[in-house]
Amino acid sequence: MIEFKKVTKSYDKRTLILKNIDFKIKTGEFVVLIGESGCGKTTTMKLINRLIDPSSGVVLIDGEDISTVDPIILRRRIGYVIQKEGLMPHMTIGENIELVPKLLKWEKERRKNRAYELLNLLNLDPEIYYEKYPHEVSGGQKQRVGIARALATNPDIILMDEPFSALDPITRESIQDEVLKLQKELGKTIIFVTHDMDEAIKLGERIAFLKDGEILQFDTPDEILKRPASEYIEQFIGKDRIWKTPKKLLVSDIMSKHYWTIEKRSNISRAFNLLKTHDTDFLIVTETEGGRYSEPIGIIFRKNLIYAMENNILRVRDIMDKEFTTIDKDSNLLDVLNKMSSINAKVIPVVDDRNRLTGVITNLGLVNAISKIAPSPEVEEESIGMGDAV
Ligand SMILES: Nc1ncnc2c1ncn2[C@@H]1O[C@H](COP(=O)(O)OP(=O)(O)OP(=O)(O)O)[C@@H](O)[C@H]1O
Repeated sequence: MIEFKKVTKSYDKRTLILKNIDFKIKTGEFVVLIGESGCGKTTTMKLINRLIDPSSGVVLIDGEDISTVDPIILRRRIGYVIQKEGLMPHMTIGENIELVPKLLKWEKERRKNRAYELLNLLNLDPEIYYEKYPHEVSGGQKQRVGIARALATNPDIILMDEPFSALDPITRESIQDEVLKLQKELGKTIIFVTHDMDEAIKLGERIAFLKDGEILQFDTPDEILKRPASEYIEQFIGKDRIWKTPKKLLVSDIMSKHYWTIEKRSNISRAFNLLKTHDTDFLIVTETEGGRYSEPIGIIFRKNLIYAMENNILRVRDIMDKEFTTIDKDSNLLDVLNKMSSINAKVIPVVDDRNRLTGVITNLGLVNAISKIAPSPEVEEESIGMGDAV
């Protein structure tokens, strides 16, 4: 684990570049530092491998204050990839990758085996690339070599400072995929600096959002998209981004808890009263009392009650609409839209993994959610009580 405790940094003893960095990165986690130019991302990152030291506060790695560790020894445990891949132009790619292993006096054969292994890992055929010079390969390939070099001594931590920002979008996409795959396979702790929100969302398990030397929010991409901690972050990520990624919007985010239930053996006069008292268009019918936690078995609309009156039917279970579908609370917006359009449903009860009622999606609620005028989460919470069994 990497831990920043109340870290500040000033380069000139006057201006605080980092004001109070206080966060923890778990072992094996992929953390992205994001923020606009000059907010302190690179400075934060360089504190981890002691390219700079804090003005106050401490940085700990696995509980050890790194100010007590020799920077050279520390850096052997930490790979570093920068935007300009920083390869030595007069050395072959093989020699570049073997640079640190050579400093560590690894045997030639061990070094070469490791370089071959890493080139293979990064989809560069060693038979072709090992002997080439940096100027003979593309930008994306150089960046792959940069990553291979950072992995050479098998460090637990990899720092990546805008490593892909100079690459064209297609190369960038594919190398991002490779890094994600690598992290899954190798379980490294990766700290990645970028100012590209798409890149942060794609790569980060958690994103630390920096502004003026402070972390404004440190959370999963989903949480940051759904609940940006400030207007500044909202603007940075683009207000409508969540709508561009409908798979990230879960049913549990857009469902309403504003509904009423009725037990199947109830009399229809009770159904009438409930609809009238609560000015609602529907009731969810449940098998047993305690509606919120039971399985939905039908829906009562006004039209069902009219039918009951016309035909002298007394029980809810005999008139309820049984032709309905439910949706899992972990499904996403796209699933809802597909379901709604395929069966033309007005109300879809939302269920948990044990098929228990946990909310509803209505046509209107969905439109509200999509047009972002849905009630705030606080208002929804207040209505939970009303959604309880009646
Ligand atoms: N060695 C230094 N001496 C003095 N000031 C510095 C030094 N390095 C960085 N700074 C200043 O510290 C601030 C934060 O710089 P830093 O490189 O950490 O920002 P960043 O968020 O990584 O920006 P970018 O996205 O542009 O790389 C900037 O105002 C920068 O000018």
